[in-house]
Amino acid sequence: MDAQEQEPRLRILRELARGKRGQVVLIGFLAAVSAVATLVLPLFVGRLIAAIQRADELTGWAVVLVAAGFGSATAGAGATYLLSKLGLRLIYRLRARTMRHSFGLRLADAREEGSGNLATRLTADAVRLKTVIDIGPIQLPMAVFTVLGTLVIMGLLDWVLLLVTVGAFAIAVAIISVVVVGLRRKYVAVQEEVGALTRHFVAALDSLTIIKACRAESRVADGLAERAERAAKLDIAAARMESLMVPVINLGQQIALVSVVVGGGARMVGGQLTLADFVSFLVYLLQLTAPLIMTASGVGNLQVGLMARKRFDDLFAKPVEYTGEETRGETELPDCSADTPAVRFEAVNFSYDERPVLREVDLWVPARGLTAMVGLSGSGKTTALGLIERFMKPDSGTIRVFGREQDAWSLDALRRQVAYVDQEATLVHDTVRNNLVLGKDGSVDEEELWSALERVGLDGEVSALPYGIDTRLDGVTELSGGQRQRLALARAVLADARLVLLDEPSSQLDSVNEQKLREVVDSLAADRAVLVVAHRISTVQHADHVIVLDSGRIVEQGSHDHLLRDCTEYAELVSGQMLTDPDRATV
Ligand SMILES: Nc1ncnc2c1ncn2[C@@H]1O[C@H](COP(=O)(O)OP(=O)(O)OP(=O)(O)O)[C@@H](O)[C@H]1O
Repeated sequence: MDAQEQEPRLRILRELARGKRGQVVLIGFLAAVSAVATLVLPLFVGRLIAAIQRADELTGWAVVLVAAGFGSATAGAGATYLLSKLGLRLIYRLRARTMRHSFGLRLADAREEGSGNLATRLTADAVRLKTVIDIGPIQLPMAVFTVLGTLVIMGLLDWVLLLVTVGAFAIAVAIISVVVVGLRRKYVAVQEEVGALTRHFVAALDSLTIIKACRAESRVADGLAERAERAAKLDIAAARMESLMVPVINLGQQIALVSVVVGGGARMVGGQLTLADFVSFLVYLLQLTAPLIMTASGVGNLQVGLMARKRFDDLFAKPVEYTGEETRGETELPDCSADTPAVRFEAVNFSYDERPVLREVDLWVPARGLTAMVGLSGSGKTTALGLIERFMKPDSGTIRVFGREQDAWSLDALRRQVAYVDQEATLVHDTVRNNLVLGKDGSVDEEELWSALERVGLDGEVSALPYGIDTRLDGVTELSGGQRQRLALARAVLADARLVLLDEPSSQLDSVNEQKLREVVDSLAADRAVLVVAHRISTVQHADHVIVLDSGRIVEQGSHDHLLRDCTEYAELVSGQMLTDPDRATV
């Protein structure tokens, strides 16, 4: 049977035992010793009473009693510790796998899941799962074993009193069964509500700057507080039900105790029960409550934990990009002629959630030189770059990169050949150095790093940072928008890829730095393909090839002069509002 198809409880056990079978056997042994010692203890109490009645020597029984009590406690503690250790190892493995899997997800799946929701797997879900591990394999089975064992011994001591006890507890158990089922529903609702709350909270924190600028802190916090209140109401309803458990069991025990004392007293007077057995029976009755409570609450907690486990499984069921067929494919650049375009789209259609964004797109990007892609906002330029990177796949049509169909490439090799600077010039929370070498596999020498920084005019500013190139960009020290763009460009320079994709790389640059960017782009374009989404006429004028997109369709492509002459839409774009001359204005 496939691991995914296994019953979750069994799978957790299998995962716990992985590589540690010896420890699992030891845990089972210690738990069994502890349970058996707990079970026989009241019998020894009875024997001690009988010895007292006979005025026998008591030392032997006292030693046996202490040994049983000590053995039960020590074996129980040992089993709990070892199990906890295994559980924490399993949680570590799950956390590591969750993070690896999250990074491997397709972009669309990762966005759909949401960073808050993914992070919850590492926190709340992991904690709930730890509860399953703590109680599932040992505490709960041992509690059930202790309850059953106690009932059997009670029956052997006096079956009439056992019937009295079971009768007294029956109503309590019936109430608790209803409570457990109700609790499960409440716990599911709480988990969903808390998951949604975390997702919204993390998303709001990502927009903190703008929330503050709009003075919307209270409004956003109020909206989130409403969600938190909904979660709290569900939690309170669950707590109300949960709070019934202990009193109901205690009530059952008290009724049983009174009945057993009355009934037992009568049976002792009638000579059907000895004092020793009566005392043993009472001790067993008192000892019944703890495992009963453990069983009742354990079943509820187990269900919550198993639901958390399911959330991990749901995540792991989502495909990652780099497995199976994704890792297969060609890894080397194809042997193609200089005329083979770096990128070729043929009748490409693409939709987001059934909403068409690119329609029958045919375009090419020459293998060398600067290609500009222009079009009004929302016309699909960024989407086209994403398709080249294979962040998504087209609904239909063919995309070739350096003459090879995209699917024939190994994903790793394809992305190695493509350097990408996104619209936001995203940097990772790490040092400037690690941001620069993010796309490099081997080590990069210092000189190369500084030369890349110098090319984008960032060397002086990086030197001035508190720890120079080793300064962490972590929210405490941050770069300006223009500096971020130049750092992202330096990363692309270092990547040494055959195709460079730049999504509006100059939107935040001043004219001096824009000139520098143009020089860098020109030098890159001298021996490779550079595709730039441009909003400035200066970039487009300069380009060897221009692609005009309008509402997801290619209007025309060719040289700037050719388009200006023959393409009305392009001429309108140039003379109109979309493209602006930096000498006159910036975008
Ligand atoms: N992740 C996404 N999910 C759903 N729809 C999206 C997503 N990204 C973009 N879109 C939609 O696809 C269309 C094209 O967006 P795209 O970002 O490709 O346009 P663009 O030409 O790059 O725009 P701009 O110049 O403003 O950056 C838009 O209508 C946008 O709303």
